[in-house]
Amino acid sequence: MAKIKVGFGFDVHQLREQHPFVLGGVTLDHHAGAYGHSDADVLLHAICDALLGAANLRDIGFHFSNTDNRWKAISSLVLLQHVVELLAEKNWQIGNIDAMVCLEAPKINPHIPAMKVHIAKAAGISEEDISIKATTNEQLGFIGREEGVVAYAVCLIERP
Ligand SMILES: Nc1ccn([C@@H]2O[C@H](COP(=O)(O)O)[C@@H](O)[C@H]2O)c(=O)n1
Ligand SMILES: C[C@@]1(CO)OP(=O)(O)OP(=O)(O)OC[C@H]1O
Repeated sequence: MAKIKVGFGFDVHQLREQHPFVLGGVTLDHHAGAYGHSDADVLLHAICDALLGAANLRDIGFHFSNTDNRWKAISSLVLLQHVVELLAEKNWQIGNIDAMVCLEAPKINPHIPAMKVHIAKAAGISEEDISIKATTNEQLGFIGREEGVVAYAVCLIERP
């Protein structure tokens, strides 16, 4: 019988004026963007942590230290590819991913199909197995003040 496991991931990044905003592998046209050591793709980081958690393989910072120049400004799609390889070494395949982005602006709904294409390609899975949703924070707190962006993800992995 196939073995299945679930995983959960969370990430948060600051939003800074005039900084590129990469989300789900897509560069959004916005006056501010997420700041971090990598491209600060909060959605991909939450997905990576969900996958690593499901496989009991620690977390994204354990594998990709934010003091290591190899990961400076790197596309998080590359980090996702590495994570999928780590899971494959343990014979894990991805079942599905469900993610939630908490962001006051801009609206990301128009970009979700493109995000799915990028994530599916990097993870080697079907777009049908990737769900991305979004909510504002109703102008409350640091998300509501557009100071930061948050993402949550859950995933299922399976081993034949
Ligand atoms: N950054 C965002 C936030 C929300 N959406 C979409 O808008 C819907 C309404 O959001 P509320 O927070 O006002 O409930 C939400 O369900 C998303 O479909 C978005 O695209 N981008
Ligand atoms: C991805 C890494 C590595 O470049 O850097 P950041 O972009 O700062 O992202 P974070 O979500 O803080 O987690 C892990 C980091 O080690």
